[in-house]
Amino acid sequence: MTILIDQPDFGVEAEEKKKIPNKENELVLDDGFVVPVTNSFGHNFRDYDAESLRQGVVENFYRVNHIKQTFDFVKRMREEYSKLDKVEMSIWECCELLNDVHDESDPDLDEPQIEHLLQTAEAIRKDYPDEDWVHLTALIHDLGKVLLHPSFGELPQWAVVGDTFPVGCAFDETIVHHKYFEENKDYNNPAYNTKYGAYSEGCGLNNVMMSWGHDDYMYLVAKENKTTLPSAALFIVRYHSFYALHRSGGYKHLMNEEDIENLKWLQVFNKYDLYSKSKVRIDVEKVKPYYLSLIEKYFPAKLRW
Ligand SMILES: O[C@H]1[C@H](O)[C@@H](O)[C@H](O)[C@@H](O)[C@H]1O
Ligand SMILES: [Fe+2]
Ligand SMILES: [Fe+2]
Repeated sequence: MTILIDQPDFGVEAEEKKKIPNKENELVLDDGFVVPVTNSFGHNFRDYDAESLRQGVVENFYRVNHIKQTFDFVKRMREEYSKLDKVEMSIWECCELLNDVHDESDPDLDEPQIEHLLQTAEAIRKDYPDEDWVHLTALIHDLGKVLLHPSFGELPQWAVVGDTFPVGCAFDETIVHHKYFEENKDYNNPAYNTKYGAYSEGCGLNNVMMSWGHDDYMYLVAKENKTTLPSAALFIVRYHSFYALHRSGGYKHLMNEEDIENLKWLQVFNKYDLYSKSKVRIDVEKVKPYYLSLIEKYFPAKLRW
């Protein structure tokens, strides 16, 4: 049974903002979601060149990530982690575990990860109150970051977080800090460095290997544990970090009909994932019963990870 709770309250400030849509620093999209122009550090969102201490950490992260994510590496990781033999736990236990991990790739967030999950879920619930599946999708979308945890082999940051991209074909120019791919061993490999590389026109993203990280891992966990979430939910989880596709429009030539349909929901979701990152805290205890009821509806009590 789904437990009903009040609509999220983002405080008087957010309500005030909604009434003055054209205030200088914000942009209102058609579903009423208020997009802040600056993040909690006073920079634009996803500004990878802003001068700051954090920028150095983020750039170094992408340098290593772009050098080490190769076709062979991804293949090995998929094989290893699709065994799902690391841990047995519930979705909520995983949310709590995530509080111990830190994401070095994100220029917009330094709050605990559970805050980000709930901020995203509560923001999307406000605008899409009847789509309970998308509330839960938001809650779980970053759970794959547990790969950073000691019980999962404590993978390095470059193998878990950050934007993702296909391996096995040319790296699109719009990928952040693209220049570091020059040192990736696939960069000069003629089998992997052309527009199609190992793939073909319209082959479908399901047949494309993405750089290894929290997206593909959480997709595997959800699918193999037989979630009843719809295919759009799995698509969101799997490709939410694929900015070169959902933001820049690259790699369209690899998509099939189903991908094109699912991309619409991913684009809706992305606004909430990105722009809900803020210092406004969610009262975990208050919303927990609602999310537990959704977990019960769409997942088994314990999952294999
Ligand atoms: O730094 C962030 C973060 O790691 C997110 O979880 C991921 O989805 C984004 O694509 C990335 O830019
Ligand atoms: Fe993510
Ligand atoms: Fe996220």
